[in-house]
Order: sequence, then C-alpha cells, then structure tokens
Amino acid sequence: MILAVDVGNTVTRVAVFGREGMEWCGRVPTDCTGLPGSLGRLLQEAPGLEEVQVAGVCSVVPKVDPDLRTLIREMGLQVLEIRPGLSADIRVGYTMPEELGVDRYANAAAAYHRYGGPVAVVDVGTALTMEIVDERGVLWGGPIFPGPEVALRGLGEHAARLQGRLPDAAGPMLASSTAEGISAGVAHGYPALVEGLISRARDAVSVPLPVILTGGGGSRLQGQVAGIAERIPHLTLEGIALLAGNRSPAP
Ligand SMILES: Nc1ncnc2c1ncn2[C@@H]1O[C@H](COP(=O)(O)OP(=O)(O)OP(=O)(O)O)[C@@H](O)[C@H]1O
Ligand SMILES: CC(C)(CO)[C@@H](O)C(=O)NCCC(=O)O
Ligand SMILES: [K+]
Repeated sequence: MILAVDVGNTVTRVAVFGREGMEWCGRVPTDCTGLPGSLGRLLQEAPGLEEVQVAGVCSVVPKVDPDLRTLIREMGLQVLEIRPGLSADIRVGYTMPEELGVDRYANAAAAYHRYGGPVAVVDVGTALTMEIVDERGVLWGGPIFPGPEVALRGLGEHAARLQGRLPDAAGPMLASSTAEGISAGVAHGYPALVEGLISRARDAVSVPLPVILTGGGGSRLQGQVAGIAERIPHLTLEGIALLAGNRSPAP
C-alpha cells in the first residue's frame, strides 16, 4: 500500500492506494504554516494507513517540504520524493528537467501509463497547465497559464471597479451587468482557451493526441471543451502512486 501526497499551491491532496487502486482520499488547504498539523489530523482518519510503508511525496511548494517530510517520517513511513527520472518510460524534454513541476511529471506518468504516447493532460488548478508526452515518450512542458481563480484575483487587484471573485454561475455572452460579464469571461473564456491550446498542441504533435482533463477546476470545464478523451480527477495522485510503487524508497 502506498500513501500519495500531492502538495499544490492551493490544495494538498492525499490518497491511500492498494492493489485495486485508490482506497481513500482527502484534502486540506495548503497553508504553509498549518499544513503539517491539518494533514496530520486528516491522516488520522485514513483507513488502512497501518499497512502503508511508503509515502510518495509530490510538492510544488518548497516551503512546506521540511515539515512535511518530518511529519511523514514521524508516522513511520518512508518518504519517496517524486522527481523527474523516476519513470523508465518517459524522458523530460526540458533543458533543465529539475525545473519541471513534479505534479506535472506525475500527471504525465499516469497519462502515459493509461494511453501510451502521444497523450496530453490539461490540469486546471492554481495554474492551468498542459503536459504533452509525444509518441517517443518525451514529456514536453506544454503551456502554463494562470488558473481561473488567480486570473480573476489579478483582475480585481489591478482594475479599480472590478471584484476578483469567482462567480457561481455562467454569465451570458451578451452581458447586462459587470457581474454577468465577469462570469461570462470565466465560463466561456476558459473553455475557449483550453480548446485553443488543445488545437495548437495537436498541430505541434501532428499525430492524433488524446487529452485528459484533471485538477480542481476540471469539473467546471467538463462538457464545455470539445476533444477531451476523459476527465480523471485524481490523475496526479494516481501518477504519484504509480511512480512510488515502481521504486523502492531511498534509504
Ligand atoms: N466557476 C469556476 N469556473 C472555472 N474554474 C473554477 C471555478 N470555480 C473554481 N474554479 C477553479 O477550480 C480550482 C479549485 O480547485 P481546487 O480547490 O481543487 O484547487 P486547485 O486550484 O486545483 O489546487 P492546486 O493548484 O493547489 O492543485 C481553482 O483553481 C479555480 O481556478
Ligand atoms: C505550474 C505549477 C504551479 C502547477 O502546479 C507547478 O507545476 C510548478 O510550479 N511548476 C514549475 C514550473 C514548470 O513546471 O515549468
Ligand atoms: K495540482
């Protein structure tokens, strides 16, 4: 059994994986000072944790790493840090592979395991990213763009008359108020953005490219974007479990 830990800039997700796949998952906010406490409490509820020996840890928030490692080791688990190079199947196309977000590497590993190459992932979280693995198994970064919440917060901070809050409902294209205009921007803008990125990625790869949608914002995009093969909400966790399960932990 493996514990997968995915520390994103907004949300930290954890899951227990057994032979049959994911058996339990939970989430807490990534609050840099409070994370070890809240994660420790959450993990007390995790069923089957006594059978786990290895924690695959994937963090894109370096500040939390030391305390997180301490917490996991104090729970009696061995820490296996996810890093580019853990998969024998994919090779990172970055000039400096260590620059690539490890969550993106985990996404790519899970996607490649399911589909082979080429395959792409669109992950909508704090950032909107695309990971592209070509037919030779080379992982290219793909575009990085502000996620919906970050984009709107930026707008609110820089435009005196606009609020930077995410709307609940989709606004119409012919808006009759500022609120409707903003909700139309998010509801129509992000699907159009993702469709455009997918179309350009397909031009760049020039072979049929299945695309997987994931991330907390992925649920809002489901059904709104043409050309998505499937949405897999826990793709990053799946990739972490896969990468951690294939390797023995470092001493
Ligand atoms: N109305 C909406 N339309 C589009 N996207 C939304 C909407 N509401 C929330 N979102 C997106 O959903 C995401 C929330 O997902 P979640 O709380 O799982 O965190 P996350 O951003 O995926 O976390 P991380 O980047 O830390 O992995 C936010 O990134 C936000 O941009
Ligand atoms: C892009 C994010 C923020 C997505 O979580 C993360 O993967 C990250 O910090 N990446 C480093 C930059 C890169 O992947 O090229
Ligand atoms: K993420």
